[in-house]
Amino acid sequence: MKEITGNPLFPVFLQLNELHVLLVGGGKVGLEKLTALLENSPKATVTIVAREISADVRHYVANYPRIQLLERAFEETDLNGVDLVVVASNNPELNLRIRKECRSRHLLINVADKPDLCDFYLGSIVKKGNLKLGISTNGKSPTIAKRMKELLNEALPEEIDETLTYMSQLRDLLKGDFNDKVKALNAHTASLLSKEGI
Ligand SMILES: C[C@@]1(CC(=O)O)C2=NC(=C\c3[nH]c(c(CCC(=O)O)c3CC(=O)O)Cc3[nH]c(c(CC(=O)O)c3CCC(=O)O)/C=C3\N/C(=C\2)[C@@H](CCC(=O)O)[C@]3(C)CC(=O)O)/[C@H]1CCC(=O)O
Ligand SMILES: NC(=O)c1ccc[n+]([C@@H]2O[C@H](COP(=O)([O-])OP(=O)(O)OC[C@H]3O[C@@H](n4cnc5c(N)ncnc54)[C@H](O)[C@@H]3O)[C@@H](O)[C@H]2O)c1
Repeated sequence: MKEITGNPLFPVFLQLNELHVLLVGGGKVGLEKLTALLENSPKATVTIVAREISADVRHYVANYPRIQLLERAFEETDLNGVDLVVVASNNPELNLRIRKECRSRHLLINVADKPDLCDFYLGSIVKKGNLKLGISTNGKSPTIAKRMKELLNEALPEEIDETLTYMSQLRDLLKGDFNDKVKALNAHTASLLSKEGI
């Protein structure tokens, strides 16, 4: 087997608007994870279970249509019918218990700030219209991930979204078979790598 060096995490972009997320914990970290989920996928269905749900969380979810708040202790049945689990509780035993139950159900789980308990990490996200870049440092430094996001946000021109829209229209207009289209699209974008850029 090839030796693994660098970052072995496999990046995917989830259709979260079509999925049901369970978030356990409604404090400061819970709000951070909730914000990350909903700023990317505002129509995601999220059930939040927490003994105490903070006023900030209540205030934040008021703008989102598909959020259910359950102010009580976590119950195993909360995992029924959900697709993805994010845990942001302040109870290490609870975190471990949910982690184990998710494994036995083959449900993917993120336990905030606890890499050993995560099947997936959240990343820093750069957004320019339809363009989205996910950044991971393999958990080495979320702070650097955040700084990289700021750097790329500055560096990428706003017009990149217009270019994407234009390319999408161009693809629909092109005639010929798949290979011809790929050739034409590549020829059209070759100049993007030149000094003049986009
Ligand atoms: C990217 C981002 C996404 C998000 O959360 O939405 C994210 N953390 C962010 C910020 C951030 N988190 C922390 C700080 C304080 C400074 C510091 O410690 O560095 C800051 C910086 C800040 O807030 O300024 C604390 C922290 N985080 C983790 C640990 C545990 C450890 O490192 O062992 C500790 C120490 C806890 C302690 O000491 O007790 C672990 C994880 N944090 C991850 C993601 C995953 C790895 C991502 C990657 O591969 O890079 C991973 C593994 C799991 C996960 O949580 O998913 C988000 C940036 C959002 C943005 O772009 O603005
Ligand atoms: N706040 C930070 O900046 C920070 C930084 C790094 C790590 N952490 C860690 O992240 C975790 C969460 O931090 P926080 O600041 O959001 O804590 P918090 O106390 O604000 O929130 C914890 C949430 O977990 C809920 N909870 C506890 N037991 C529960 C149960 N049995 N069922 C359902 N919900 C339950 C609480 O009701 C609350 O909503 C802690 O373990 C903390 O050590 C926090």
